[in-house]
Amino acid sequence: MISVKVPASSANLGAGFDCMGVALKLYNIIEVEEIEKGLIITSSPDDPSIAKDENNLVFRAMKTVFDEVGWYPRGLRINLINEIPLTRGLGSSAACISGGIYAANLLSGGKLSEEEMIYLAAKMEGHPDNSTPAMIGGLVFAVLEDKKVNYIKFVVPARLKFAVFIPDFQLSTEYARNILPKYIEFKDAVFNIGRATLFASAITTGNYELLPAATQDRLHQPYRKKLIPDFDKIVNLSIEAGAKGAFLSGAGPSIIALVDENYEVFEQNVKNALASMELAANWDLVILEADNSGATVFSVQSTGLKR
Ligand SMILES: Nc1ncnc2c1ncn2[C@@H]1O[C@H](COP(=O)(O)OP(=O)(O)O)[C@@H](O)[C@H]1O
Ligand SMILES: N[C@@H](CCOP(=O)(O)O)C(=O)O
Repeated sequence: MISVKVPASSANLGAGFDCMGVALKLYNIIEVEEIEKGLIITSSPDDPSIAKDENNLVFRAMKTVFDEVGWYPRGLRINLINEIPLTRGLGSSAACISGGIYAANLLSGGKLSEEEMIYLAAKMEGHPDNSTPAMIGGLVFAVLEDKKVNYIKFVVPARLKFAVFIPDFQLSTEYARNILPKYIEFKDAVFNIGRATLFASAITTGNYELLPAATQDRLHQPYRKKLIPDFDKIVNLSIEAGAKGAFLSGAGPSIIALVDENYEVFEQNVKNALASMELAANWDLVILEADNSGATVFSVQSTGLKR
């Protein structure tokens, strides 16, 4: 049995649509082992959207590796332990894809390089901003090319915290992508280029005072916030409590606020505000640090199967 731990991820980070994302210390565990025959998939906690057959996302990711290297297990047991809430904009799908590819590569003899695994994952997900930080950790600036992902990984200091507001409803990434406009105004494109560039510079040089300006967006949040009634309230209360910017996590509906020192004070003030605005029943708040490791294997036990 091979056990892999893979982090959640928050993509876009405001202006960096489809090209910026950060891994977070919230994990799924993927356990895989070769068996004599068949496909056995178990999951806890379970969810109606988690397929237990060859449509399962982790299995489909693993099969891309087996197809790539030309090796197939006789049978496969997959056990999923899911801490990452599904369909909340925290990269649950990317965790399955990157974690499944990472686990399949270990099971099939480690023939793929990290670069090859990063590309396979981004190609399957369709964009690199969740799958790449899920694979290698850190805050990643990434572009999916024809045959590779061009990326830079930035190791995030523990002083920067991510306040994650998780609502009690789901919003599928596919739906939240389909509602985006096919064309935008030139001035809005220029707006986002500037903020994404400023974000990259501010986060890597520690100039966090620039982050509120650098996390503004005109490409996706104006359209997606219509699906999240409390979006402006949560963003505004976060900024008033001292956050260095607040924005949609990936395609949503979770919202993330960046917090520097004194995050305990921030957390208490925000929890009081959520309660006074009668939002606490529908929104959970968790303060996370960035994960800088990505997918990692934390146990390998022999199955005793003889080839
Ligand atoms: N732990 C999991 N195991 C199997 N499939 C999963 C898991 N998490 C997510 N998925 C699949 O991914 C879909 C959610 O993907 P998506 O809408 O992109 O949400 P997210 O914002 O969490 O990535 C689910 O409907 C399910 O099909
Ligand atoms: N860039 C993507 C990110 C999707 O992230 P997820 O965690 O919601 O799957 C987008 O904004 O569509």
